[in-house]
Amino acid sequence: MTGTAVKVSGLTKRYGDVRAVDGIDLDIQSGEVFAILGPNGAGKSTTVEILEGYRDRDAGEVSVLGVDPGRPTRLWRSRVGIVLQTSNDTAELTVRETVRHFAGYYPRPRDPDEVIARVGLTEKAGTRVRQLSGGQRRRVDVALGVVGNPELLFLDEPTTGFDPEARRRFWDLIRDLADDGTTIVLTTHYLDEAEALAGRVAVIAQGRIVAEGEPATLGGRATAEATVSWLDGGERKVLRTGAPTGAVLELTARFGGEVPELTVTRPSLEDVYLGLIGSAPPEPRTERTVPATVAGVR
Ligand SMILES: Nc1ncnc2c1ncn2[C@@H]1O[C@H](COP(=O)(O)OP(=O)(O)OP(=O)(O)O)[C@@H](O)[C@H]1O
Repeated sequence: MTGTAVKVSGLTKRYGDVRAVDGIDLDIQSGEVFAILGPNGAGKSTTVEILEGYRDRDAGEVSVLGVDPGRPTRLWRSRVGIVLQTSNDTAELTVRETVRHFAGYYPRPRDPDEVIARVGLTEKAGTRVRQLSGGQRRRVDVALGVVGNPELLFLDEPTTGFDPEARRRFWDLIRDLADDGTTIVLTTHYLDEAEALAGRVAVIAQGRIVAEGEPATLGGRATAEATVSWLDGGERKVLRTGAPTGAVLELTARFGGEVPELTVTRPSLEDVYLGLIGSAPPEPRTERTVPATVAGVR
């Protein structure tokens, strides 16, 4: 698939005096995995709910799969999959009954049992939803979002409450869906999740986009100063430099080979993110910072 899946310009939403969404522009291509990051209250859910057609807007142009979500059609709804933050309300049905029931709403659903397997709930397929754990219920939510075989899938904090294995399994599912050409828009508080899944991310703070780009290069991350750290006579040394390769070569020559406990790191996505939303990135956990050249600490 090619073309634009989501196009937003000047999107604005107020709740009384609160500008929840304050002039957002977005351009999401078909087949992209796009993550929306931001602190609590930044406006992520409001934005996504407007795109899903579940919340009206005050101003701005919005097109989702070529349709204004403010005037949703039944056919359009069947092309869009949604995993909301809140859990479903079919708690008395079993997992299999629930997924089959929802599959019945769509013209071209996926096989319910396959979907249940993909979210790792085969062993719980005959269990009532109300008897599931919180993380298992969340997996049912994900199953319901994908069972309609959507062209575009919205996931609002999809893995909250997942254990690490379930999260990895979910990531695999999202990658498979993306490989099939599904466009995916997800909000998340987990930066590792955004980094693992998304081709592009937008960081929202106070209703505005403060940065947008690939996770690897967001906020100048790829070209930011590197931190070179090593052990010297039992003491941890740290050097911040824009030329880490030269520093490592110098250290290698000095130690005559292997540099003890050498690490070279650039700012993590979390460091960049915290900087963007206005919190200082955490200082590296080191005992001492040394001047600008390796030679300077000889
Ligand atoms: N129904 C509502 N009525 C009034 N204010 C609201 C309503 N929904 C959201 N808000 C306010 O709008 C702002 C944006 O909220 P929103 O839920 O979009 O943020 P979010 O980025 O999704 O946050 P979180 O990460 O906590 O889910 C917040 O200040 C919130 O208090």
